[in-house]
Amino acid sequence: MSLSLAPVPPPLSPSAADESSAAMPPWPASTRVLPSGDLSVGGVALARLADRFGTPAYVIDEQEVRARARAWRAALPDAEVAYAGKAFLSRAMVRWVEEEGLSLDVCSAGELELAAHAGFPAGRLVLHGNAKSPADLRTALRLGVGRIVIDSTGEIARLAALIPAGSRQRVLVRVVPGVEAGAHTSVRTGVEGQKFGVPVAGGEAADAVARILGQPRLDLVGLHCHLGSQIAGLVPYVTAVRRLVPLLAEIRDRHGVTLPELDLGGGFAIPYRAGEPTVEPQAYADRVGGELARNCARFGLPVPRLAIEPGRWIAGPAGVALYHVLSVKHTGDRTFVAVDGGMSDNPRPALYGVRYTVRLVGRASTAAPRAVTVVGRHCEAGDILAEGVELPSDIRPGDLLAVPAAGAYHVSMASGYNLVGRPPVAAVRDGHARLLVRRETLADLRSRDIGA
Ligand SMILES: Cc1ncc(COP(=O)(O)O)c(C=O)c1O
Ligand SMILES: N[C@@H](CCCC[NH3+])C(=O)O
Repeated sequence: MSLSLAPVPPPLSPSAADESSAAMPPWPASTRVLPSGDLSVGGVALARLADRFGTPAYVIDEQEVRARARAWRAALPDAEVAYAGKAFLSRAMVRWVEEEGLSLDVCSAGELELAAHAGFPAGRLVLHGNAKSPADLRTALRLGVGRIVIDSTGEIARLAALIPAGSRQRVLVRVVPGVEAGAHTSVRTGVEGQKFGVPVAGGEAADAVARILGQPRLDLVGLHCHLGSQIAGLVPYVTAVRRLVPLLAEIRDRHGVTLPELDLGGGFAIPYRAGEPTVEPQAYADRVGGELARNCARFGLPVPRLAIEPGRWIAGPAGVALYHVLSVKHTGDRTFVAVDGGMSDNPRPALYGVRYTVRLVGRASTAAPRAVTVVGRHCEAGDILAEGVELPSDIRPGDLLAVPAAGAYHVSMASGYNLVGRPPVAAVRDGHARLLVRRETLADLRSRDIGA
């Protein structure tokens, strides 16, 4: 029997004898519809997870993360695939990506320390940041990270000054190819006029390269760009290749240096609702890899080693957020279903207007669907998790709701707003669940305030 996991869930028959295995994006591939009407992920019923860990809570399917990491490695066996830890990081996550052979992109001393604590090989760490603090840089140098990505001309001498005489640090330089891509202006980083990188246009990037090459303690190994996030097509990456290979050729012609690496960043879109587009690793490998080879041949360059940095694509579809309904309010022509989380654990609808799928789990309902607004518990009207989603009209306080595609940029962007405490993260795999990150308690929150 096959039951669809579309955003408007079909009525589930409580008498259904079998589990359905027809998981569809945006749910993890292991998602099953149980006869009770509940869903299971990684072999564990979501209602059991809510009982055990409380709500709001985040569930991450370990096998989904691993499978998604492997998909990029299989499509690009010769490339460096660095998981962008900003999407979601925990010590278990660090171990999973390490075991799958990925590198790790980090952007603070905190992320560096977490990775080191989890035993991640320093040589596979890449440090990013438009404003790296002295502590970030010192931590990176102390750990011996593989690459530091220089983001601005001013950073060159600052970094070089921290490197002991006789040592060299491998670096890339982040350049801006002038490619507009990404789902929202806040995450479009491939264009001029935003804070990241050094523009190719106008020769700024070429000047930065010349300065780096003039620093004996810096070993420039390549160019980096990151175009933006939630990019649904391949054309922006192809355009970036067409703009960066000529820069590689210019560097060779001007300085006699052939840079061996080209990092094209991440940004690969995932579906948040059924039917939304994504990027397929093999299609990326064929199209972007092919473009790189052709452009290098045109300029007589050896093909540099490609690096990519997927974050959302690996973690996002592996995560499910769980909430209990606290109140249902009918007012005017709207129904507000308020849950026990909100913009403090998922700021994305408020920040970027992202639209999510929400599903009743834990019980079956044959009530007709009704369009509702799922809101959080925070003190502002913009604290909306999902607008215009259909839930059964008998939805009531105490019901359990699940939101898929919640694995990236939820927990990592969670805030302390209203002191509700950040949610826990539990991993599921093969019918077992384990806590990865515990809930932030009132005692945690109180202890930060020293009462002065
Ligand atoms: C430098 C860099 N690399 C990789 C990523 C990962 O992006 P995404 O999670 O969209 O793949 C980001 C964030 O957008 C980034 O800033
Ligand atoms: N935080 C953003 C993406 C930015 C990615 C980081 N460079 C999101 O939630 O979609």
